[in-house]
Amino acid sequence: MTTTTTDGQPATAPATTTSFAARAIDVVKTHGRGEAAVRALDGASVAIPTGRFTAVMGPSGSGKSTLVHALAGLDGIDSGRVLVGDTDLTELSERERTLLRRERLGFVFQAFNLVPSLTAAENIALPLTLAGKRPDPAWLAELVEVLGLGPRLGHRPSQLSGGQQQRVAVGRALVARPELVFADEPTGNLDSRAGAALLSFLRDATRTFGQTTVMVTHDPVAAAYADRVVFLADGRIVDELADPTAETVLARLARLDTPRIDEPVGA
Ligand SMILES: Nc1ncnc2c1ncn2[C@@H]1O[C@H](COP(=O)(O)OP(=O)(O)OP(=O)(O)O)[C@@H](O)[C@H]1O
Repeated sequence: MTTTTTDGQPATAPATTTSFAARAIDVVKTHGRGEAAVRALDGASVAIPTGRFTAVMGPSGSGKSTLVHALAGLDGIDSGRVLVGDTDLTELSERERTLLRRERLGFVFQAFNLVPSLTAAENIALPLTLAGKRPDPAWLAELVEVLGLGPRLGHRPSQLSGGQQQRVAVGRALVARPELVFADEPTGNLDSRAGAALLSFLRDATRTFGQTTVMVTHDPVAAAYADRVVFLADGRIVDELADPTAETVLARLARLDTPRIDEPVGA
């Protein structure tokens, strides 16, 4: 019998774990110690479906960045499990996590983090250069074309606008064809037009290339580019929304002030 879903999401009991690019299961993460300790994640569970664009929202301090850092293996966790594909990050050493990030994940941050002395082309190719590999020329050409960076490839970051720099950062995140791209407030330093162009690209990368993307954002308009939004409050996923619009996202955010639902998503 076929498992049916009402909204195109994977059913809650998937046949295999590989339909999820990443999963957090009952994750607890505390920052600091003693009296200063903050329980940033308090039993957070979330499943990131492969080939979809997921936005993570929630009030300031709700644990969004901590969740993404945990999913990406940038930070260890106190308890629970984090899986990238079928790999349990909690079973890996620090070095193995670093390798996994390099080989399987891509990152776009609010601060573009480009290397000032390298050209746009060199910045895009950097993850592969560091791994001693060369970019696939056809894929690189397609990326540069879609990102509209052709005429700027020889420029250094200081010679590029903020929007162009962020597009270089997106090219760098995608050049190695990672399983999963994490974007933390990627439009935070862009004007609304450059931000919209970047979000359209991230959405199109999902639809055209089957890229899996997880984006943290405060902005309901940005979240509306995603296929699905998950909402964090007090270190837990408390709600989710498929096929969001800015209006439905705003309405859900307003509801976060009401008693929480406490249903883990997809775990
Ligand atoms: N390195 C740290 N040391 C101590 N506390 C931290 C640290 N990082 C985060 N926190 C605390 O953990 C909680 C969750 O932080 P986190 O940055 O994950 O939230 P967020 O939802 O991403 O917030 P924002 O929307 O403001 O960026 C907050 O209370 C924050 O103050």
